[in-house]
This record gives sequence, structure tokens and C-alpha cells, in this order.
Amino acid sequence: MCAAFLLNDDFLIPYYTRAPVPDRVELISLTQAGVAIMDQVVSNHTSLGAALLGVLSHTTIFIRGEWHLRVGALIATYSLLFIALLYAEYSLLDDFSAAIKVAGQITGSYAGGLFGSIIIYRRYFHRLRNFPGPPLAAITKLWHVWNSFGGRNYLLIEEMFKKYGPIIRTGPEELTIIDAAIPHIIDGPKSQFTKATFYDIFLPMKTVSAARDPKEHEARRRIWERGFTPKALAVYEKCIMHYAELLANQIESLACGGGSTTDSEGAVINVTEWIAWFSFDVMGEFAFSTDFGMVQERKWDSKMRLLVDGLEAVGAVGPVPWLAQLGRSLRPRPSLVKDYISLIKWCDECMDERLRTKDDRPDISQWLVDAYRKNGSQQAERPWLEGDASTVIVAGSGTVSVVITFLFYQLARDHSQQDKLFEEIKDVDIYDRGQLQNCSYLTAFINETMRLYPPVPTGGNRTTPPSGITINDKYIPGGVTIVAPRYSIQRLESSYVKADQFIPERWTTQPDLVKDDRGFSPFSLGKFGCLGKSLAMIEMRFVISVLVRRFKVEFQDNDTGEALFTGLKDHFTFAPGNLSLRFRIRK
Ligand code: HEM
Repeated sequence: MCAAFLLNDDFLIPYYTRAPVPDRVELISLTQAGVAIMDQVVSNHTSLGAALLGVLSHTTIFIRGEWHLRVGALIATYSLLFIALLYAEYSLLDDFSAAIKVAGQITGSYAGGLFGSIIIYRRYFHRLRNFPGPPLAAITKLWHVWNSFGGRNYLLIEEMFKKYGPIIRTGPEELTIIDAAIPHIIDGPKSQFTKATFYDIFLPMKTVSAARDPKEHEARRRIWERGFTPKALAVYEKCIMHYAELLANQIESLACGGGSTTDSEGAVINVTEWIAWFSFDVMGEFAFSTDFGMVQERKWDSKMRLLVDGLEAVGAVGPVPWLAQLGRSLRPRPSLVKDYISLIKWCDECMDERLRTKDDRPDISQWLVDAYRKNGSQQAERPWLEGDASTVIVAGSGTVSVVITFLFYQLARDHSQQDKLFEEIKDVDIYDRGQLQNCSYLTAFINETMRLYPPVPTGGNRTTPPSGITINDKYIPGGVTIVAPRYSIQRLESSYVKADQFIPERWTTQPDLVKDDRGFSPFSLGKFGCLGKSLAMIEMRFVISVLVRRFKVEFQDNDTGEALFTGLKDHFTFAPGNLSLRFRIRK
């Protein structure tokens, strides 16, 4: 009877209406109907069993731990099960289409049970269920990939902040928190937070910036720190000076009539491009002791373009690490993944070349190479070497160039600020690092640029310690990913007066314009904080000083620099749109 409720109405009528007594033909058709009913009963029971198994595998296995690195293996197992079932059914029924139907029904029911359970659990029973946020974001991070496509993650977070408030559930197991206190909570000296699953998108490449295991990270960081001693910085400084002067000379030759973009009133320069060339050239020296020659040649090195495109992949799939791993195992590979793989391969080749040079070069990599040569198991060390070398380039150039580009935008917008900066540095010996460090307006200009346009605008995800944390009287359990987006935190009206306006004086003569500076952390803090902070400050101070002393900058004609913003993309680091400015030589 019970089974009958699950059945098709057509079968029930002849089965339960007994009178009148059937003839032979009717008996045969009744028997066939009976067999069909039994088949259906068995099939429905099997589907139900498979669906229950799906629910059970979620509630007992998949609900715990991290599975993003095993997605490829899980899909492979699931496909193999389907094939095994298909084979078994085909052996029994000798009918391929019936076998496909049954195998599909069982595996489909299992998947239905599994995903149904996941969806209901995440939406209605999850420990983060009471935090506000887009309903679909609570169910899957794919929502985030879709909505932040095209590098608009920083804007998406701003929109959600306005709609849902300062603590937003942006993923099944993720909260985005826009609060000035959060950088110190997640990265401060007493923090027990660890790096979140996001960093696994770089695997199998290994690098200090993506090491999630605290011990592994600490050991690697110690090696890196040797590359940033005052003695080492003094050597790098010479290299920075060389490239900064080369850059200024190239722009001057354009402004004097040596290039196609010239006119009698200086030269129109694509600042985004030239500054990117400069910072990549510098980091090429630091990572591989190689001159990419872009400032000299006035054009992109094809490998550097690859790097820029490869970073787009990081931005696109960053919210879903399993998608990155899946993309890597797909054949043919999606083009974004191909760019990323080519990038890793190229880093590999550059490192081979670097290892062939026997002499100790004064670059950042020498410390990494040193550790590699001393290590007993060089094979195990190799992925670190490549990963760290690419980190030097990506972390070192994609950040500095963002600040310098936006800083020049601000100089062009406000000529009085430009004059003030020039007045401060015009008589300073810019080759003396100490003197440049004392230029408070220059430092304030850099800080205010990093406040409004932080080179790492939304990234830096952390995982809460097992005991969880309490923020603003709200308890957040352990094992939850916390996103602390600098772009939004550093624009909080509760922290800064006229928060959206560029006012360098808030860091010098008008401290009352800063109400709460806890949220200002462009370099991050603590044990995961930027290793290259001092180097970056040296580099930015010097190149800005060289250029501001030699040139006046302005927008051309009716341009307002809008393209810088329309093209701006959040690829973990910011990728600015084009900024064209007229450079005139100062008399
Ligand atoms: C304006 C320039 C820079 C800014 C704003 C900046 C910002 C940051 C931020 C926010 C982080 C933390 C990222 C995270 O939590 O995942 C970071 C990490 C890091 N940065 Fe920088 N950075 C800059 C320049 C540099 C330079 C020039 C280098 C030198 C190669 C560098 C090397 C690193 C490394 C190795 C890490 C990883 C540290 C770790 O995980 O222990 N950065 N940086």
C-alpha cells in the first residue's frame, strides 16, 4: 500500500478495482502492470535510498573540514561510480538506454540529496545563518564569482556594506567585516588567526605569502627577512635610483621632442604603463637579477603582459579556491588558467637561469637561493623558490605602481598640492634616504594615496581561531573566513572627516581629520604583514621625488582622468585603468 502512494495513478485503477472477472488478455495486461508497479517500487526505493545517502554523506562527512583541494578527486570518483553503475545495469538489463536511465536516476538522486541537504543546512541551520547578506551568497561562493566578475569586488563590497551593514555574510563560511577595529583583531600581535582557504589557489606553487601552515610560514618568513636588513636595503636603493633616473630621462627626452607623443608643451605620457614598466624592471632585478628593459625599450615585455593577464585569473576565481584547482585539471584549459600556468612556467625558467649564475647577486632572491642550495632536499624546496620569486615580482611591483599612479592622478587634480610637494623636496638631497624620510608632506601624500586606493583593496582573508572571536558584542565561531576590505575600511566616515576626499594634511597639520586610525593598514600588520614595506617606501619616495622635481603634471585638454577609474580592477592587487598626463619640464 505504502508503495502505491508513490505510484502513477494510471496503474492504480485496474489493480484495485476487482469486479468484473478479467479475461485472458486482461490478465496478461494486469500481470504486466504488476511487474511495472514492482519495477517502479524498486526504482523509487533505490532513488530514495540514494538521496538519503546523499543527505547522510553531507551531514556526516562533507559538513566537516576543508574539501576544496579534493574537488577534482570527488568529481572523478562520482563519475567512476556512474560508469560502474551503468555497466552493472547494462549487464542486468541488456538495454543501454534503460541502463543509462537507472544509473542516472541513482547518481542524480544522490546528488539531489547531497546538494539539497547542503543548501537547506547553509540557509536555515548554519551557525552563521543570522548574519545578514545576499541569500545566494550564504549558499555558494559561486554567487561571489559571478557578481564580482570583471574585477569589481571592491565595488560589490561597498554595495553590500550600504545594504546589509558592517558585518555581512558573503559566503557559506565567510563574513566580511567593515570596522576600524578589525585589522588589529585579525593581524595584531596577539592574533591567533591563520591564512584562509583563498591562499590555496596558488597551489602547487608555494610561497611565503600563501603559506597557510603557521610553522611553515614562520620558517619561510625568517629566510625572507634576511633580504630586508638595512644593509640589503642600501644595495637595493642603488638599483631603484638607477631605474628612477632612467625613467625620468626617458620622459624628459619625450618632453623635449624625442617621441611621437610630443608637442611644444611637453609630452603626454601613459602614466599607468610607464610606472608599471618601471616597477616591473626594478622587481625583475630583485627577483631574478634580470633587466626586463621595459623603461629602456619603452614597451611591454611579453612575459610581463602574461603576468598581468595571469593575475586576472586570481581576481576571477579568488573567491572560490576549488574552482581554481578544477580549472587547472580541466582539458583543454580555460584561457585564464593557461595564462596563469604559462606565468608559473616562465618563473620556473627564470629561476633556472638565476640558479645557473654561480656568483652571489645582491638581489632579494639570493637569500632564497641560498636556503635552496643549503637544503638537503632541493626537490622539495624548488616549488618555494619559484613561488617566492614570482611573489617578489607580483607583490613588489603590482603594489608600488598602484600607489605611484594614483598619486600622480592626485597631483594633476590639485596643482596647489603639487606645488606644496615640490616646495618641500626641491632643496632636499634626495640621494640621502634620511632626508627624504623627513619630508613629512611627501610621506603624508603617499599615506593618503594608500588610504583611498590601497594596492591590496579587499584581499588578505583570515580564518578565526577555534575558540572564535567577539566583535561589537557579536560572537563569530571558529573556522570562519574573515574578509577585512581595506578599500571600505579606510573610507569609513566614522574614522575620517570628509573620508572620500584626498587631504594629505590629515596626516600632518590637520590631525583632527583623522578620528580613528586603527583601520589604516595598507601594508597589513603583524606576522602576515608586508615584508617589503621599507623597500616600498624607499622606492616610492625616491621615484616620486625625482619626477616631481623635474616635471609638472596636468590633465590634457578636457580629460579628468576618468579612465583610471573605469578601467580599475580588483585582482587581489588593484590594476589601475589608463592615466594619461602631460609632463612639462620644470624651468
Ligand atoms: C606600496 C607597496 C606595498 C603594499 C601596499 C603592500 C601591501 C601588502 C599587504 C597588504 C600584504 C598582506 C597580504 C595578505 O595578507 O595576503 C603584503 C604582504 C607581502 N608583501 Fe607587500 N606591499 C607592498 C610592497 C611590497 C614590496 C616592494 C615587496 C617586496 C618584494 C612586498 C612583499 C610582500 C611579501 C613577501 C608579503 C607576504 C608576507 C607574508 O605573508 O608573510 N610587498 N603586502
